[in-house]
Amino acid sequence: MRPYDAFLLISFGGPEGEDEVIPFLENVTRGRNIPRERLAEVGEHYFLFGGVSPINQQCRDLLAAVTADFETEGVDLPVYWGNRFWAPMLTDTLARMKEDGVRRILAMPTSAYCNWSSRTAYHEDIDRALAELGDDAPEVELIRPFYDHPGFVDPLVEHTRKALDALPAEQREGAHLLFSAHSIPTAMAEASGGSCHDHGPEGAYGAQLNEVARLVAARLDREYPFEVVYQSRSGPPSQPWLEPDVNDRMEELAAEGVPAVVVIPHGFVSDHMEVKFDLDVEARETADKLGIGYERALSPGTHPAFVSMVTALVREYTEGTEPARLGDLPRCSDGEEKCCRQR
Ligand SMILES: CC1=C(CCC(=O)O)c2cc3nc(cc4[nH]c(cc5[nH]c(cc1n2)c(C)c5CCC(=O)O)c(CCC(=O)O)c4C)C(CCC(=O)O)=C3C
Ligand SMILES: [Fe+2]
Repeated sequence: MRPYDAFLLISFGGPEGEDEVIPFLENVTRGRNIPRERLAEVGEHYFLFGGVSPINQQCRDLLAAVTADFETEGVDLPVYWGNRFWAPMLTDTLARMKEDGVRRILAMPTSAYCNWSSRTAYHEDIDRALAELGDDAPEVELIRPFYDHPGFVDPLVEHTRKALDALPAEQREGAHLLFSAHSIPTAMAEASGGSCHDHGPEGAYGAQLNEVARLVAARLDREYPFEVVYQSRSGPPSQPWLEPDVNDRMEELAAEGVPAVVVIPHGFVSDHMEVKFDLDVEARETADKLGIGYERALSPGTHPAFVSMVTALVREYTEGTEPARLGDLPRCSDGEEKCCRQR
């Protein structure tokens, strides 16, 4: 337990106008193995929405809610925000924090799970930015993965119930729940969570996604068939990524006579572009083509329980409060923060 003098939200970033789309995508894909066609295709997703990703506004909304909750709960920390790939850039925010005299930063990523993209990449970007600030750079601690926090799980339960209620009764009866997360290369999945214990074939990421799906499904009014699916695959076709794809799985389920699906984007914390396009446009189109019912549950967003979770996570670090955790995945012996740092 150590004193902190600021809270920092770290997110992905997204364009907020048509002229920002390509430069944003260039930032994201710098040095990555992503085919040009995939990039052009993803650019179109953004142009369909006027070049505006919802993610920055969602961060502003979350920060406003967190600031208010800190105030109510007596957490006396100024709140900052920096993105990995678009303004406000993490490097600029950290420079400003240093100028403001901030010494110890408690940072939260907008990712709940352990994998390179959701944890290690954040650590690497933080380290790179701090190196630029020289010897008297502030210190940054990254808040733990929070997939198992009730403040993450409970909003998903509530939003899944609402989505089920929105289906016609006769479709709801036979509905399947598809818990959807961002696909990653299988090699990245296998390495996720480090090697402090055996996480199973899809690493800590796969195990955590399965666990959250189980926790949410168990809290509904009755049992529904449920499974984890993946979305937003990129990379060359020759490289294996986590499967099944949400659209492929819907096709199989429709062929088996399943009348409807509820898709729950449990791999994400807000309804950003990967949700708005890949689920609300693409997967819905698949459902329409297949003639099956389709509802999409909201992600946690600014649900009051999720906002309270942020304050509770801060207290784990500032006051040593006992972490609230659901489920029974084994805990990493030297702290998930450290294990999840490994590639
Ligand atoms: C696990 C994961 C999350 C969830 C957790 C987290 O948040 O970390 C996530 C979130 C997001 N991903 C996002 C956007 C993109 N991700 C891409 C590419 C990739 N994502 C990957 C993984 C993840 N991504 C991976 C393995 C790649 C391949 C390249 C690489 O190995 O690094 C590309 C390049 C084009 C493409 O290939 O799709 C884009 C544009 C946005 C912003 C959305 C908006 O603008 O609203 C968000 C929140
Ligand atoms: Fe991504």
